[in-house]
Amino acid sequence: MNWTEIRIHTTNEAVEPISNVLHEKGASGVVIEDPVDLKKERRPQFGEIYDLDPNEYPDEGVFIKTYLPSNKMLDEKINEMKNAIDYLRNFGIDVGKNEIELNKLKEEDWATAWKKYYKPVKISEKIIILPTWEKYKPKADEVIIELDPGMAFGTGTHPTTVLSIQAIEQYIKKDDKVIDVGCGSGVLSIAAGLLDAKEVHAFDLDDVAVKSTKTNCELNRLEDKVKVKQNDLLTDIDMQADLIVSNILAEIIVTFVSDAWKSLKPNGYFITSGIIKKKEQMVKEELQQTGFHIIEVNEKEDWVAIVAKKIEKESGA
Ligand SMILES: C[S@@+](CC[C@H](N)C(=O)[O-])C[C@H]1O[C@@H](n2cnc3c(N)ncnc32)[C@H](O)[C@@H]1O
Repeated sequence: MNWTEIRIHTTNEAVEPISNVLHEKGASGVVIEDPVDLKKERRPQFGEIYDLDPNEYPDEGVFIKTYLPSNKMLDEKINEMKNAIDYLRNFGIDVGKNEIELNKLKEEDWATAWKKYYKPVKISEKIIILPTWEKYKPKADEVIIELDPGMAFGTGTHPTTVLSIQAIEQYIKKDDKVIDVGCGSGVLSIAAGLLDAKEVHAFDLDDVAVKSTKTNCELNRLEDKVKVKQNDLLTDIDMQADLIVSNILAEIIVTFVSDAWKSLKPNGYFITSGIIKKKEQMVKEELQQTGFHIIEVNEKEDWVAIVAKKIEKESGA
């Protein structure tokens, strides 16, 4: 089968919402070409050195690429994608030029185009993300997450995911009960499971994400620990967790802060990520109004992750 590469020129802010749109419209994964990657220091011990061609990167903004089969549905799908991306402007998301370029690929070029981007990457003190086709011998204390990034949102290396995993690693305690809202590929649930959570509940609205999380949990031998369910945020979820993590857009986070409060045990942590810098204040205010204490705010590129704690007032105090 031949494939068409769809390249969208957009902004950093729009990477996540557009990735979600592409995913909803049937793309099996996305590649992000951000010029920041050209300047990044690479660490040879993790096999991260690979050839990045500056000609493939925009001078400003970001390219998002995805691949679709070249068949009679293609034009219709591309139109749907373009309209859905334009529609994001109604939510105040700057999608930039939203210019779409097409490039026809043969099957064999497609397979290489896809895999050349994914190498083992160390993303926190302990966690290494390893694409399923790569080999890597972990050192003592290193924890490996195996991921097939072709299957659902995320390769695990997007700044918002990295910030989430770093915060999980810092705040999780052995035998914690964890909830992951918007699990995508399941990478955060897997991180929590491998970092010794007792049980993890992973929710996503998208059934492809639910399937993908299940598959990736099996790949990491965590199917008994991670329970995956299709669910709208925390609607009708009746449980109390030690830690809730959610890597979703700021606009969505603010809609379920009070549900997160209800679903946390006293002294539990709520880790929110997927927040573009200019929306940090909006999320912080909602967290504080609900009663959360902001413990830490971490930044990577244009993104922030907030760690908040449920510290309940002593009764009678
Ligand atoms: C940015 S991705 C994060 C994926 C993964 N947790 C990570 O960190 O790489 C956000 C995920 O939230 C899911 N999502 C969006 N709206 C949702 C909702 N209302 N309820 C549950 N999941 C939702 C999307 O389907 C997507 O998989």
